[in-house]
Amino acid sequence: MESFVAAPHPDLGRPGDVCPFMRNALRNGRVELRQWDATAGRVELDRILVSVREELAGDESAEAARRSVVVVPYGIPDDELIGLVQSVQRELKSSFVESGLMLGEFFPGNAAAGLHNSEFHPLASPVPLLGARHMAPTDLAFLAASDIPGDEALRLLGHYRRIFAGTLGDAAERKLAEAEERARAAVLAPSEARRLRSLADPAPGRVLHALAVLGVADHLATPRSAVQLSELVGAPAPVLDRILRAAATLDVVAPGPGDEWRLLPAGTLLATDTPGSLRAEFADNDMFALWTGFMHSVRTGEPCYPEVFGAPVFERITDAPEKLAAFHRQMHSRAHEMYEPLLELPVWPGTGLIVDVGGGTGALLELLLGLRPELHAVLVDLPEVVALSALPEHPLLSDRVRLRGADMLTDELPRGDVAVLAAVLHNWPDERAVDILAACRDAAPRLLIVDRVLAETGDRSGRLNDLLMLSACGGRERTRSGWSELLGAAGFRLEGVHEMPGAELSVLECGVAWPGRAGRRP
Ligand SMILES: C[S@@+](CC[C@H](N)C(=O)[O-])C[C@H]1O[C@@H](n2cnc3c(N)ncnc32)[C@H](O)[C@@H]1O
Repeated sequence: MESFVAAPHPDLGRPGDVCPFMRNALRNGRVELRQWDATAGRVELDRILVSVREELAGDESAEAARRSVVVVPYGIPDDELIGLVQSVQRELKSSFVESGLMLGEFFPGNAAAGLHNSEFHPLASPVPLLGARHMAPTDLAFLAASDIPGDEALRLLGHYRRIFAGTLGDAAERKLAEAEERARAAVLAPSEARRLRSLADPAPGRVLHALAVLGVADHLATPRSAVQLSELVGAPAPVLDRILRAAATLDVVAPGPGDEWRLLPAGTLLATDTPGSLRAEFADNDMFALWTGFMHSVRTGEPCYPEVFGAPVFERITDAPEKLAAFHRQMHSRAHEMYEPLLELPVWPGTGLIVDVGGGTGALLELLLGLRPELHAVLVDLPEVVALSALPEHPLLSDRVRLRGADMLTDELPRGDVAVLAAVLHNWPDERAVDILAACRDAAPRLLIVDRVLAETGDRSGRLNDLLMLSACGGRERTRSGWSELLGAAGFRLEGVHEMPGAELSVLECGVAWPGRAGRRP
């Protein structure tokens, strides 16, 4: 005790004795030794320590802070004693701290690092023993040690805070608050790690992709076993079985009866002929491949689509008839969900000629003209796209719609009363968007934009779609002020933003801001 604990040490890393309290305690005869015959069993050791705890905690004398009790076990080999000392200290430490005490475990080879020098090992004593004493404010460092799990550290620090309430200086209060913060973060870490991993997990999407590619939902119109499905979809039954079991956790299929599998309501959306089918969308691998190039967009601000696929998006799909048809089938089937609620808004004209620019195959016009029998329209899109429109054959609408194949970036647009840009401008960076708007301004005195108005903060789906637009085509989602600025640059004024509860998109009503031909602000 005198030669090590109550003496300075060259490796300690600070001046003073290894234990700042011990010299005084020894001098005043306040170090009490208790022996414990380990052959008497662990229960006896617990009893000794509980009585040490109660005795020290109950000592409210002025001398209490200088008392130490050292419990020295003996009677069994050292390595067994060390195991005992460690486990008893682990189990009782918290109750000692709760009582305002510290309980330390000392033994040969204890590698616990000193506070001021990690090479110094203050708990490495020549024989195994346990030491108990009153807690001092400087013990914070031991309670906040990085190897203590967060929840335990929070408990210990809570006791410390209660015991020294109102007695700590500013610096100590700050250190305590920092330690609590670290412990809270450590408690949060595992659940946050789980949450982040699930956000980064591509597996659920890949399971749906596999089901869509294989056409599993089509074959589950009646329940089938993995073996029966295997022959129909061309994948080994054992793998199918695993995929179906994973898909069951996504609530698209369910097992039974027997070894058969059946579709759940969500799973029917993966079947080809379900209205609003998602099969083609999920079978397409482009979206997945696109995100592999995301870092190119992050580093350059440019779309990664041409890097990943070799050409800009509209060029590539326009050159591939199958892709073009699939894209527009998808746009068409999404139109109901995206546009139908917005058609109740009082912004749509009831008469006159509407020019739907970048109108695809005419999904919006079909809905709009269906509701307004006096309205006429021109559908403008790339020639290959308007060629896919079924509107000219529509039994009720064909005589009210004209088609115009044109490039909205370079060609003059047909004139009308109201121009419409639906889900178009978010595909383009500001410069090109201004060109498109300028062309619309030359075509009609009023403009309705159907697009997303991004919230300034939050708006997870909007923010993620913003990055999809960047990656796919260099486009962006815009906030209300972003829209005002863009429109202003093309000679329009934003006159109103019309929203429908629950709708992802809004209708922006725009009027001409300055007379004369459109273009950049004069
Ligand atoms: C996201 S889609 C929207 C289609 C339609 N407005 C809708 O909401 O269903 C974008 C449209 O812009 C068209 N587009 C792209 N580049 C174009 C261009 N240079 N000239 C005309 N249309 C173009 C595409 O062919 C496509 O139909």
